[in-house]
Amino acid sequence: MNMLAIGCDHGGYALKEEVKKHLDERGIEYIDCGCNGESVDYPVIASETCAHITSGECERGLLFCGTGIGISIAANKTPGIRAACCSDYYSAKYTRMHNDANVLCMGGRVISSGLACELVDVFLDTAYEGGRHQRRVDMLTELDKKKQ
Ligand SMILES: O=C(CO)[C@H](O)[C@H](O)[C@H](O)COP(=O)(O)O
Repeated sequence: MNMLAIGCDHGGYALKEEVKKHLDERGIEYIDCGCNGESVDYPVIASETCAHITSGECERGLLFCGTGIGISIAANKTPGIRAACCSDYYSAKYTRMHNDANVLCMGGRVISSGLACELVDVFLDTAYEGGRHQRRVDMLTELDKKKQ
């Protein structure tokens, strides 16, 4: 895994810090786009974090807010970002296999750090299947272009 971009609002800060320890243990490098626990607005953090992915500097991203939902909605406003809010193992695995998701979003007020680390692992370690899914991912890219 190449570099990751990670970010959170105050609702996801504690979970982000736990996941960072896990990434450190795995030797995975990341750019931390904040916050540092202070109250912030998740659209700002999502946009700044996703910019590191669309620039090519980072391969994928991890985002955290209270539910994971607000920050995933925000992340999906950036063209080229396919962000999935997950709280179960199957979804985190299949959003890689079928959607080629490049950002995993999780809720610090929803899931435990143990589960979050399992979701991170399967998200990082699962390959995109391509095949019939490529046509659909291409359609997502076209939708991005229509918005620009
Ligand atoms: O955007 C959210 C809901 O999907 C996040 O959970 C935010 O972290 C939450 O809205 C922040 O709420 P707070 O009352 O300002 O802590």
